[in-house]
Amino acid sequence: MKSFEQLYAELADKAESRPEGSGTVAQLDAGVHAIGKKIVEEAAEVWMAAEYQSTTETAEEISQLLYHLQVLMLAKGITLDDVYAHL
Ligand SMILES: N=c1c2ncn([C@@H]3O[C@H](COP(=O)(O)OP(=O)(O)OP(=O)(O)O)[C@@H](O)[C@H]3O)c2ncn1[C@@H]1O[C@H](COP(=O)(O)O)[C@@H](O)[C@H]1O
Repeated sequence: MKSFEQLYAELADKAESRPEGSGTVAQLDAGVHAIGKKIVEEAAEVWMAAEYQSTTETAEEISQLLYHLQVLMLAKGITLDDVYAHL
């Protein structure tokens, strides 16, 4: 299990080191438009899961949405503190 902060640190490291086979690197290379579409898709899956699927399935969809939001943050150079400042 990993925290939001740990995932961000892992993804930031991958963005820097660009390891072979990383889906995160592929997403970053695809660009903000593609990442944004993924966020919208995952958000819809969260909504549908919340309405029609189990709590566990909904939690899984939420984790995927959080992942794609972090990829967008990295693509835009947005840090965790940049976001936390608004919470
Ligand atoms: N937490 C995630 C994570 N959540 C979601 N995803 C991606 O989001 C996709 C969501 O899947 P869907 O169910 O929507 O299926 P899909 O639409 O068929 O997916 P794709 O066609 O887009 O691959 C997954 O296929 C993954 O590509 C994630 N990819 C990576 N991570 C974590 O990010 C870290 C770095 O991963 P890599 O960069 O791949 O090494 C690792 O710790 C991973 O566990």
